[in-house]
Amino acid sequence: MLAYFGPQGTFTEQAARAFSATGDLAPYDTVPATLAATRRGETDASCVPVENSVEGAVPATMDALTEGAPLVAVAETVLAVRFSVLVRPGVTDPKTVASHPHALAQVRHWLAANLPSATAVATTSTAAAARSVLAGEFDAAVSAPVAVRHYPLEVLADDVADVRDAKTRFLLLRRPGPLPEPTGHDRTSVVVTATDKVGALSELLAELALRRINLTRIESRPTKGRLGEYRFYIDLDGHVAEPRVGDALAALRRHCPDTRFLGSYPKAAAGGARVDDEEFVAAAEWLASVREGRGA
Ligand SMILES: O=C(O)C(=O)C[C@]1(C(=O)O)C=C[C@@H](O)C=C1
Repeated sequence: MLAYFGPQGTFTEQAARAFSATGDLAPYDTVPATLAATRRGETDASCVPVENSVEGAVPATMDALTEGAPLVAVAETVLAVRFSVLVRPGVTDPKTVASHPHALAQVRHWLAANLPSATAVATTSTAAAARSVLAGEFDAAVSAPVAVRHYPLEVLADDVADVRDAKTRFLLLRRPGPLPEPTGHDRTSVVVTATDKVGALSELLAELALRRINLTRIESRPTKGRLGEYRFYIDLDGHVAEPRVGDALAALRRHCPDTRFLGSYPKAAAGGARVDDEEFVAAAEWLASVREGRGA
């Protein structure tokens, strides 16, 4: 059973279908509730959104990944994001438009140009907005195009997006267990809390640069403990099974004892810097031979 950030008709449900061979899916209304179901063992895995090309990171996911027992990403997928504006049959001039904050932010200009008198209202997800429109709470929902298959609403506008080719990345997370095999095109995610001292962050980044590891994303979120204390979410190219990536993670762990590993998994699209591991492997073998008295 695969938990996903629902209800039915979210973009996340589409992403979850891409991960599930059996289609055995269970919707949860929030990201923390989705991950909690997997932590409790009620579901084998969770599918949640992690980052959007227009609006950036999904804060609910970042926080939920560090609050509670560890979960580890084993796969990712990327979906193109375009919206439909859904209304109850007969509604032509909506006064309220509901959606997930990330979705509202991605259609801000379209709303200003096409529904200037409508008030935008945040809901927990794009499909929760469609559900609320059906219940008569709001007049229109900015939803995934598939939502209209689940909720008997009408499409007021289709193919809505301020930025063409917007994309959202989703993760498949499980309780810690065997890791996916390295493929040569992997991403590793990790979260660290940098100590409050001069150069702390640059020391961490230097550990990656020294090993020629490509950093693909760094985001910060407050720890919620002390003002000014932040966690850094780091994505990098490579797999923890590769010597230089493993070395770098051990170095991060030396700097930050509360480092949390969030997974090594194949990238949805091939690309990024591919670093040849050969010289790192050769150097490790040379060192082993020196230590064992076989070489110099
Ligand atoms: O509400 C949904 O349909 C979701 O799956 C969430 C979400 C997001 O968190 O960014 C996913 C993709 C879109 O960018 C808008 C909303």
